[in-house]
Amino acid sequence: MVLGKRVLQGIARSQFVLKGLSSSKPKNRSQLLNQVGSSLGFQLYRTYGAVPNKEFMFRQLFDNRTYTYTYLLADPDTKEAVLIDPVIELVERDTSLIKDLGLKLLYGINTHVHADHVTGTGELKKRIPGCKSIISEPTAKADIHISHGDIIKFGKYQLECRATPGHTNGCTTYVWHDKNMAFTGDALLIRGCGRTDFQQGCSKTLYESVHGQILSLPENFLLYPAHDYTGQTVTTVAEEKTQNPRLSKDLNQFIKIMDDLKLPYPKEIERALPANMVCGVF
Ligand SMILES: N[C@@H](CCC(=O)N[C@@H](CSS)C(=O)NCC(=O)O)C(=O)O
Repeated sequence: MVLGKRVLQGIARSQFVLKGLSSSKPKNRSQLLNQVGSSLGFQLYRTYGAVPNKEFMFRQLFDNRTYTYTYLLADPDTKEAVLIDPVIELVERDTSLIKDLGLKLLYGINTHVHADHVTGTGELKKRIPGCKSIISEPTAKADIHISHGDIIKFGKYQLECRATPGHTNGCTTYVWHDKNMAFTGDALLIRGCGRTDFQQGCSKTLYESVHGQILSLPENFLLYPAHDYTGQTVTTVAEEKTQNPRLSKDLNQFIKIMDDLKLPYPKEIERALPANMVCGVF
């Protein structure tokens, strides 16, 4: 749905009154969307993955076979880019997009060793000279191993690496503080979370990771998961704190919910795990 300028200005005015914000006039549509979004608790324009933005580039890409999201982030000034959680079957799509946009891909970043699909980082490295694979220490073979607190730089931007184990022991959430965004992998899904019944899964650890490292971010942060099975694209810290049917419960209730999930194993687990242990270079 595209909101008209008048509607947005109306919402903006009412929100300024409601929240006592300054009523400075927005200079352009992006600023207007931002002001409206901020007063609503999130930043609207960021949910439009394809909107050209002079300040930064952001694309949310989807694999409709494994319900996996891949994220392209870039600095339009330097053209430096990173790609989070690429899928091997869609590497052609991703390399074409990177080429079309004139970007220089520095890193193919993995949030964890996926069990349901093979990472695209190995194939990306073959196609894009200089591109390096990243995963957390010591989960799998990669060019660069990151740990909690490390920073990944691209252009004028940087991602903070936060260890969020529990779904797997090496799960990492990447926080883009400048843009109020976090890429949560499978630690936090929209109104859900990663399963904890294999790959060193532990419900208590996951609960502590999500509450300590993700839901402790400011409430307006946008959260982008590695999967969604229900057609949703993004959520916020505020929403998940109150609406997540698993993680809004106390620890004991959460552990019981996770114990009772009884999900079938991912169809591709036998193929995915060995391939992802070497970041897709095999
Ligand atoms: N049916 C899919 C696998 C679905 C699944 O198990 N998803 C994982 C993340 S990928 S390991 C998960 O944690 N799900 C949590 C949930 O509540 O659904 C397939 O066969 O690939």
